[in-house]
Amino acid sequence: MNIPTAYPAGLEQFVRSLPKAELHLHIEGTLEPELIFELAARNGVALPYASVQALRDAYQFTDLQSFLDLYYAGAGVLLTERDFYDMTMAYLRRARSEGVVHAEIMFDPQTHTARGVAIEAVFAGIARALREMRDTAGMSGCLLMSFLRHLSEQDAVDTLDAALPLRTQYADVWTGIGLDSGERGNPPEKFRRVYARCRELGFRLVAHAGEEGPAAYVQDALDMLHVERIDHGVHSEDDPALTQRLREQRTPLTVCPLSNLKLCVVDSLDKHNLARLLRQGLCITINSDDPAYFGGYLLDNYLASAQALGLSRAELATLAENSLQASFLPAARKQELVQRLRDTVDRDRDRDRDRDRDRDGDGIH
Ligand code: HPA
Ligand SMILES: [Zn+2]
Repeated sequence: MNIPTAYPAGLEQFVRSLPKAELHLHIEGTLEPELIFELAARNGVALPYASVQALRDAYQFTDLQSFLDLYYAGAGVLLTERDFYDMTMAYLRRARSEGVVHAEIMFDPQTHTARGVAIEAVFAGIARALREMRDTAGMSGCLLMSFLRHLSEQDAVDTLDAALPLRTQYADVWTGIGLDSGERGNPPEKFRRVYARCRELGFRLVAHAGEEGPAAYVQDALDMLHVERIDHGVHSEDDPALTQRLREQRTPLTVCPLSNLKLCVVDSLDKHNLARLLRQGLCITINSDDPAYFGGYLLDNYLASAQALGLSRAELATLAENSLQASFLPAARKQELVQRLRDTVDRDRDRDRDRDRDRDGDGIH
């Protein structure tokens, strides 16, 4: 597997300059090995790795489950409100430097409450970072509380019940509900009732589907869970009728190319179907999933895809615009960001035209 590390400077600058939303990001998946070691030392947690490098070297995955085993172990260093704040701030700063103007962040409370961490500490630390970035840097963000699908529906119901008393306190950031963890054998149907309740409560709904699981899980997530976006969804293409439905309904797919590569969902990036689906008119977005584990943040995901799949600047701009349109932002802010994106693309085109004219002019003299 080769993830390119250097890209044409002009292309990198162009993608960085595009206002983008990140819609598929697990905050626990942003824990860099350095921070895992720092938090382990701070909290007196023993790690089964001798060094940061030894931990990083262990990031060789064969499928989703082989990753999840390490990912849940890594999250074991998170104990206090401050830990969740530090992790979230580190991600937001990095994302902002790459031109992310809005981040919709998934988090897995069950991973933490099962270890005795209070759900209040999880919400408080992540929300403090989101609010600070909003108030000091104008970067918006929201939370998608995600249920672990390898656990029972009752466990999800209990988690929802534990979180609901916090809803008013976090009304400015807690927007929606997600479903993640091992997909195979844990179909959307298993969570039908808890999703129905979340829908009645007015939460925005997303779910992972069609990452390792079949196209039927994507269809069931739409029909049984009534989700508005599909996380991953790359296996939707196996069902032409479903693909057509996604195109007609403009259902966003939050695709994560480097994740798919690292978890062997695709053999190589040039075989990824995101460009084909985009060119068919589906609402494809690019996201980083668990960037600390998969070898790249959002910018790397755009650039590696551009390089492997020959995405044009216009297509990269469409991907960025899709991310804004598919976000859960209020209409006015969405419109403002889309306009900023279009202005950026226009300026880039004008600069190119001027450069070409200057060059042609030079040729004449
Ligand atoms: N798939 C399912 N669950 C996850 C993932 C993923 O890619 N990342 C973190 N939890
Ligand atoms: Zn994911």
